[in-house]
Amino acid sequence: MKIAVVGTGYVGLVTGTCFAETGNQVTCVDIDERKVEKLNNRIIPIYEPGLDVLFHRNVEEGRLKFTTNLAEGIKGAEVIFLALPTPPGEDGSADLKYILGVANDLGPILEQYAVIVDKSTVPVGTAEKVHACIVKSAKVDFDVVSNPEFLREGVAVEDFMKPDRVVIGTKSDKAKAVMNRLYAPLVRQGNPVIFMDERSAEMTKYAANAFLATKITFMNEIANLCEKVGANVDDIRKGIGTDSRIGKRFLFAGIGYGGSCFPKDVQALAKTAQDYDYDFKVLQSVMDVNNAQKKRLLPVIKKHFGDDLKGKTIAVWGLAFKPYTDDIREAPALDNIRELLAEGVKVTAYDPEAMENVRNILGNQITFAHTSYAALDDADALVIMTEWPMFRTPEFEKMNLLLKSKVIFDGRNVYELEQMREMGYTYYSIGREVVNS
Ligand SMILES: NC(=O)c1ccc[n+]([C@@H]2O[C@H](COP(=O)([O-])OP(=O)(O)OC[C@H]3O[C@@H](n4cnc5c(N)ncnc54)[C@H](O)[C@@H]3O)[C@@H](O)[C@H]2O)c1
Ligand SMILES: O=c1ccn([C@@H]2O[C@H](COP(=O)(O)OP(=O)(O)O[C@H]3O[C@H](CO)[C@@H](O)[C@H](O)[C@H]3O)[C@@H](O)[C@H]2O)c(=O)[nH]1
Repeated sequence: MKIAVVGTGYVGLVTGTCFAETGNQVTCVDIDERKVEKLNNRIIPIYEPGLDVLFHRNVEEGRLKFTTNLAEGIKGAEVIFLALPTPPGEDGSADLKYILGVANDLGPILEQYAVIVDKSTVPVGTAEKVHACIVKSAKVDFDVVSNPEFLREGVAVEDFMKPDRVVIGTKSDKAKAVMNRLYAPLVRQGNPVIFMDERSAEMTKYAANAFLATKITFMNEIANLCEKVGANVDDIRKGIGTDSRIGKRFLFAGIGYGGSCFPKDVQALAKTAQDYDYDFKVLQSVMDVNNAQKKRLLPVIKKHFGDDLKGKTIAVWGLAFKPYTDDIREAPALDNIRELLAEGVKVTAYDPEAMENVRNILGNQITFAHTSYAALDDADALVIMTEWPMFRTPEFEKMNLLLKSKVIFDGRNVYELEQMREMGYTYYSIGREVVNS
């Protein structure tokens, strides 16, 4: 099948590459000329494990192409995915200018029946708006379908190729048949495709993200309470996660959720509720708690060192919003580093993938270390912001020699308390007792 993907960001690139891998002829369209030039030179602009092999194979075998020209990109495509940004507008609602802008452009250039697919995360009613934009100038028949994407960064290829489910919102039998054909290779592997109407599909995406953000936030509150009552949140997690009604995943307490999706999608769903005059109380609490959670470390650091942190050096391990990505959108590390800098702290940071992206934002306000150990040199303490596997099993003897004092503030609970106690570290984590305080 010939398909087009408009928007070659995270989702667009993974969607295009994976559908090329399942045998389709894919053209990805992006307005960013530098990005398209890079892609045409076989440079992948994001770090995503496993994407490179598929990308190179499909480019080499001619199934995956890139262009800045929308009309050229969609020529002959049976399916046109819109994988465009939906950033928060000033009032918190998802800004549809990219989606509706492209929808307006599509009408006059459609030459044959096509299924236009909203892959982006868009509020209820967007499929109708996209339809209205295209129908104004379209000379041919078309359908607009909602097919939200549930992939996680860091495991995006696996999530796409073996999804827990594929949600497709359409009332058109013709569109349903096309989408069934496109997803057939994934369905054959036993993954369910769930059909529903457009509005329900749009809502499903927000419900999933808001539910997961709520699950994490609930555990963060349990963790905060654990610290007060003298309980261990890791034990609570194991104790409740084994209940199959609760499930083991997304129960890890930490320094707050970040990324390009949860913060903006929870906010957008809250705005939708407000627009429909519904007071969605849980969502407001989730946002409030998460904002407070991101700010939890500074008071702990001040309690340890005293209010005046001027002149202290703090090493930060982990900048990405989670491991296996170079994405720093809404990363708790950035908020915490800015707070430390405002206190006059010297920050030396290390992340295996995200340093270049942070350098583009913070420039020389912080020092970027070449290795995780170099970041520790003469530091008064170590702060852990992202649970990259390499931080879980470091050479502690080496760390002991480099750190000025054996103090760790761990926003991701990567070490066992006993291990820290034995090694003589003063260890602060989330929802667990303080060791050697
Ligand atoms: N990142 C994720 O993990 C993820 C997962 C599921 C869903 N989503 C949703 O998917 C959508 C896209 O997210 P993303 O992270 O891929 O965004 P992104 O910002 O990484 O990429 C968007 C791309 O669209 C391009 N673009 C903007 N205007 C364009 C136009 N007029 N024509 C062609 N290209 C244009 C940009 O240049 C950019 O390359 C969002 O709605 C997001 O919420 C994201
Ligand atoms: O137990 C947990 C799990 C996650 N997180 C944090 O939650 C955030 C989001 O993590 P994750 O969901 O793994 O990353 P994303 O790539 O943002 O994926 C989410 O957002 C995507 C965009 O909408 C959806 O497609 C995915 O299904 C959804 O999981 C990160 O800051 C994590 O550190 C926790 O604090 N504790």
